[in-house]
Amino acid sequence: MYLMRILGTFLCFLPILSVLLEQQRSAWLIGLLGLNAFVWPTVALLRSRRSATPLTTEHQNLVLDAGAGGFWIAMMAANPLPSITIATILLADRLAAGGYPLMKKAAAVMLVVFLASWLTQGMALVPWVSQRTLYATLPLIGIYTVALSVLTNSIAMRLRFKSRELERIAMMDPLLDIANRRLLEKRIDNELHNLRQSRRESALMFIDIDNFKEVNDRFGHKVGDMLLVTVSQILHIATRQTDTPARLGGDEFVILLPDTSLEEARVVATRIMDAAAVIEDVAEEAVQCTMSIGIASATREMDDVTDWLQAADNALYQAKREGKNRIFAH
Ligand SMILES: Nc1nc2c(ncn2[C@@H]2O[C@H](COP(=O)(O)OP(=O)(O)OP(=O)(O)O)[C@@H](O)[C@H]2O)c(=O)[nH]1
Repeated sequence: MYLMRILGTFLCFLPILSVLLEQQRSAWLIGLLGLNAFVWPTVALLRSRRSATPLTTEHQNLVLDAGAGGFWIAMMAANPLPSITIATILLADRLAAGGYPLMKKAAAVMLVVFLASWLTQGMALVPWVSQRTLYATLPLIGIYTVALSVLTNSIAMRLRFKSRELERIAMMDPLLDIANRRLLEKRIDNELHNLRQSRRESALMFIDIDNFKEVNDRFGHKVGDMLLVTVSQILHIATRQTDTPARLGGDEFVILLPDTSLEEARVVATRIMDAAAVIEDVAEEAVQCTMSIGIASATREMDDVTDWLQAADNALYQAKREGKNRIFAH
């Protein structure tokens, strides 16, 4: 904001000075213009920095800028080219910085200050523009407009980045670098929709760590968390880019495997169990890990996400019932 104010007041200084000199205005008025152009930006910066509410103070500064604009338009006897350029730029700038409420406030203050100054100055009107004033206004039109567009674009880019980041956070598990139920259900829904239009085969894999409660009870919650992190890393390594490994909650994980038959999914499940079986220690504790896995292919009868998840959960239940540390696929 500081640089934009310095640039703005300097670029406004040129056409206003040109008109004041043409109209042979007093030295004190030209001195006041110098103060507005070269001292005010620093005063405004210090006001915001020292304020307990810097944003409110900066909005006040922007309204004061608009008031100053109204004053200088009156002092130029409403010389049309610099007056309209300054008023337009001030209002567009306030709109970019604080939306319509700030622009309306700035417009009202600019108008009131203009009318008060103009009336006390005898309502002077100079409707013609000299060539010097025209050239002195051109940098304001060209340079400031481009600078304002650059600033607006960089704010828009930062907002886009932040909103993408928030979207990503909303779809990820807070503990593990893995999708959460929300993202998983979205992807399953999408996959079911695609499967209705093709003859492909896709699988859903439900994974539950065996006796995970024991790990927590014996080694503590921190070690339990570390085991969950290790398992989620195994799921990432054992799957393809197109698969979606996700955590449903607790020690339950689900992987969506598009374009995968039951047999192919069984190979992936075996790979995951083999990787888990070689875990010997977690956070320097002798932790062993086995898991039960249920796999279900999508069928034409499945109406929605719940149906497919339920089928995979039933398969997992079967694996647990048969004695854990095994795969059940149907
Ligand atoms: N460390 C840790 N533990 C969790 C977290 N979320 C849930 N748990 C615990 O995970 C355990 C889940 O246990 P269950 O799945 O019910 O039972 P289990 O011991 O795995 O037994 P089986 O599933 O029958 O093999 C519970 O003790 C929960 O308190 C977590 O984020 N971190």
